[in-house]
Amino acid sequence: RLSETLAITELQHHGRSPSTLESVMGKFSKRDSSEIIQPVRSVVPIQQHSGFLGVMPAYLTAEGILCTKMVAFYQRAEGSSLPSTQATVLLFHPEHGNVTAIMDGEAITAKRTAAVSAISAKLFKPALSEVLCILGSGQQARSHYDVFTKLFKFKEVRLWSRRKEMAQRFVNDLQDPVTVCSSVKEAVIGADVIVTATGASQPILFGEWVKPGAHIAAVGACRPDWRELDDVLMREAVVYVDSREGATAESGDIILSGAEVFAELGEVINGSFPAQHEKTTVFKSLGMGIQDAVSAKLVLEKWNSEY
Ligand SMILES: NC(=O)C1=CN([C@@H]2O[C@H](COP(=O)(O)OP(=O)(O)OC[C@H]3O[C@@H](n4cnc5c(N)ncnc54)[C@H](O)[C@@H]3O)[C@@H](O)[C@H]2O)C=CC1
Ligand SMILES: O=C([O-])C1=[NH+]CCC1
Repeated sequence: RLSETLAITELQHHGRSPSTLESVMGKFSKRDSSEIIQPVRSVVPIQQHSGFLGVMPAYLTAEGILCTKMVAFYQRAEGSSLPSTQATVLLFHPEHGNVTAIMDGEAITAKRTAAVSAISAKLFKPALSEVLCILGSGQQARSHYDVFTKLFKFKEVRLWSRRKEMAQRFVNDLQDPVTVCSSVKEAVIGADVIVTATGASQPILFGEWVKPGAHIAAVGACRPDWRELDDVLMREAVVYVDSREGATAESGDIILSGAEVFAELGEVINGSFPAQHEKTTVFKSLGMGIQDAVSAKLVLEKWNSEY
């Protein structure tokens, strides 16, 4: 519950000094192992139950953060009320190795992923971005809606979900108007910013529908044989990732399309690669242990200051 109080502004200082997440992703992209150690996630498939258990350790020396997240992610049958992403975060004392905190990781996962996508949108979205489209209506769709509408001004927000009633339920809880669309095509035509946050394992977003210059923050399809985006989109867009090692090991959209990775988000933050916001851009997010680590540290600091 405490992690739910983690304000997104603590993760994402829009337009001001770099946020904690931006700084740490910039540092990661320098590949200095005396500063950050974060191996690619270890994933154990749980084949008979269509699930995966991922372990995501990270050590940030200057910040004094030693952390691991354990995340279980499942492909749920349509209509299942079970969460598809469940996580626990452990913080350790870097000097002594003892556990200093055990946290629920669901809210951290939802918020840090959306905050990182928002950093990608800040860097890559077209200068005039009026239409936001979100594909999916689960936890990530919700956190992305919250952050994107808080940080950016859109004239129109559209939502598509494979079950229309779930999209309708999502929209019913909101203050501001959101258009529920009946098809992905209807939702994405003319959109400037598109978030894909689904459990799809086959492409649902096709390049022929995407407005030239649009930015896509692609959050789902985190297995080497899963897709959300088709080959046309992957090959025509400038592709950014959170981590090159993670993307080339885990992203079906990248591996199966043969698309070239242009840069990591951290490399753009560091200024070593440009943000090509005038072109169609894809930010392929897989999720990183360092993102959980700095978010968990913020939660712990808040806890220590309040209790
Ligand atoms: N990049 C990252 O850091 C992270 C990625 N994820 C991934 O993001 C995706 C969404 O995660 P959550 O929001 O936690 O899940 P959720 O279960 O809360 O929501 C999933 C949404 O996808 C839809 N969906 C499921 N299968 C589909 C299909 N075959 N075609 C179209 N829509 C489908 C569901 O109806 C629902 O709207 C998952 O793939 C998950 O593994 C989750 C956490 C972090
Ligand atoms: O980073 C993360 O926590 C996850 N990425 C894919 C599923 C969970």
